[in-house]
Amino acid sequence: MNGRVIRIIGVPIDLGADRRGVDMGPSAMRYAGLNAELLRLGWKVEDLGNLEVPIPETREINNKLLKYLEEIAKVNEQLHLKVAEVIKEGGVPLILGGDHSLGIGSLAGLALSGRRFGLIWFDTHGDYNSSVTTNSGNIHGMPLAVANGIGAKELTSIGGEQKKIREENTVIIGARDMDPEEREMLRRSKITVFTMNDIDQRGMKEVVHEAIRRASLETDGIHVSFDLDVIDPLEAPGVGTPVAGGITYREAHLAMELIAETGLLISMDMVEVNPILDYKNKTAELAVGLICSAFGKRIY
Ligand SMILES: NC(=[NH2+])NCCC[C@H](N)C(=O)O
Ligand SMILES: [Mn+2]
Ligand SMILES: [Mn+2]
Repeated sequence: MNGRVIRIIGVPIDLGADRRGVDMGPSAMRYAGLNAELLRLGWKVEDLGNLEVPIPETREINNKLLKYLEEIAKVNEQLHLKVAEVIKEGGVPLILGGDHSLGIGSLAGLALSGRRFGLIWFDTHGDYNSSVTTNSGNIHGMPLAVANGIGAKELTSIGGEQKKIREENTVIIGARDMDPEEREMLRRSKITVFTMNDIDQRGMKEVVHEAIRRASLETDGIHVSFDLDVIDPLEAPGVGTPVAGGITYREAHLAMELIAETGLLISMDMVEVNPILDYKNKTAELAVGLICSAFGKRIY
C-alpha cells in the first residue's frame, strides 16, 4: 500500500503522427482496465479525463515541415500546466497518448514543477528531429529535441525558454531507426543512446541499470516516456510506426520492474498505441501491463 495518488491525463492527439488512430489510445488503455489495475496495486487513482484536442480533418497543414504546429503547441501548453499542477500537489502524472508529440508538454510540465528529474525514453526512434532535419514533418519525431531547446520557438518556449531536460541525465533505450541528420545531432549531444545492439550485447538488465544510474545522478526522480513502438511489432502490432527487431515482452516488463524497484519514478507517458492497427486491443493491454509493472506490480 502507498498513499500516493496517480492522476491520469488522457491526451487523444494524433496531429503529430502521419496516420490517424493514436487519438484512440487513451480509451483503449482505459478499456483494458488501467484504473482498476492500479487501484488493485494499492494506488489512489484519479482520472482527470482527456484534454481537448482538435482532429486533423478540421484543420489545415500550414507548414509541411511542422505539421499542425499551432494545434500541437496549444495542446502542449495545456498539458504542461496540468502536469506541473499534479506534481506540485504531490501526485504522480500518468499521461496517456496519443502520439509522442505530447512529450513536449509532459517534459515542460516537469520542468515547470521545479523538480530535478532524469529521463528514460524508450523508443525505436530518436525523436530528435527539427524542421531542419525531418523527412516527414511529423512533430512526434521531434519532442526530445524540443525539450532540449532545439526546434520551433512555438514549442521550445512552452513552460519557458530554458531547456527542459539535462542531457547528462537523459537516456534513450531501444533505438533502431534514426534519420541520418537526427543521429548526428544526437551524437553531438550528451544524451546516452542504448540501441538494440547494446541490449543484445549487454542485456536489458545491465542497460537499464546504467540508464537508472545516469538518470538519477543529482536528480530527485525519474520520468519514463514509453513509446510502444520500442516493442517488437509481433507483440505490439498496434503502433503507427512499426519497425522490426524490437524489445520483447519480457524485456519490456523487466525494464519497468527495475525502474519500479528504485522508487524514483515521478511520472510517466505511455504513447503511440494505435487501436485501428491493433489486434483485439493487444497493444493497449500490453501498455496497461507495463504501466502496472512500472508502478510496482510483481509476479510474486
Ligand atoms: N514518436 C514516434 N513514433 N516517432 C517516429 C518518428 C519517425 C521519423 N524519425 C520522423 O521523424 O518522422
Ligand atoms: Mn517516440
Ligand atoms: Mn517511436
